[in-house]
Amino acid sequence: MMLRVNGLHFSYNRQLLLRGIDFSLERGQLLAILGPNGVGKTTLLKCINAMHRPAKGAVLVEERDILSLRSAVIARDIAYVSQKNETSRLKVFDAVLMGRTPHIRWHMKEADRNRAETVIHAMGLEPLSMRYVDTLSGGELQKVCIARALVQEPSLLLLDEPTSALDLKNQVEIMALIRRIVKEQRIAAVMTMHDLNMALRYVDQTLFLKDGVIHAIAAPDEVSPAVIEQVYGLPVCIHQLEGQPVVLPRT
Ligand SMILES: Nc1ncnc2c1ncn2[C@@H]1O[C@H](COP(=O)(O)OP(=O)(O)OP(=O)(O)O)[C@@H](O)[C@H]1O
Repeated sequence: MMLRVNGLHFSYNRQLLLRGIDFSLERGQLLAILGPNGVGKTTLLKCINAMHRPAKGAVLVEERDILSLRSAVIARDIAYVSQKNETSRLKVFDAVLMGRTPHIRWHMKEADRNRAETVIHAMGLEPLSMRYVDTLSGGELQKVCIARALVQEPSLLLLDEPTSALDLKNQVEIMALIRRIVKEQRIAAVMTMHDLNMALRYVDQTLFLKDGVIHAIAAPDEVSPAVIEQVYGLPVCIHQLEGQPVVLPRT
């Protein structure tokens, strides 16, 4: 198993936020963490990335406790794209190329540059590649941060609301690209999301958090309106449109 979360409890200042979180994820699978604002989605992602230490339980990556891994191994094997994207006085190409840093021993190789060029091309970032990162729009910056994570070629990709700043075309293209990379390179991806329709369309598993626990884990075609209603406290219906589930609020 690529990722296993075992009985994870997490507290901020002794206030229990997450309780008994148990799930696992295989290579080649995408999982969306869903649930209302403030429920603990980002916190769970940070526990998986060893940025937070659970009060109880463990996160295992390929059966090794994440807290026992050297930071160089975590930096190479896990990519984390945060919700708050940091900017810097770097050109886009160099910022994306920095994703290769954990793989470089002495000096950059041609293969590292090629990898950056391939991802920049796949994400349509060429027109921006010589721009400074600190001059980009929110959506452009979000794409650059995702590009850097993909250039890293991690075995576990963690993304905090990866499409929150993207327009509809970019949302569709980036989710399709992430899905393609997960499948082709047999990596695993966990992403927090708010857009249920995007989640149902692109991920393999949905994990709904409510009141500190997992309320449901289901494949997209098994998600019922009742689950969404219970988690978000809003009546919804799910329609099939052109073979895709579409969630609509019933208000
Ligand atoms: N460093 C911290 N110290 C104390 N409380 C925190 C800290 N970080 C987050 N919290 C609180 O923990 C709860 C969960 O936060 P988290 O960011 O994980 O939620 P989320 O589900 O990702 O929310 P959103 O959908 O709004 O992004 C929130 O109530 C938040 O205010």
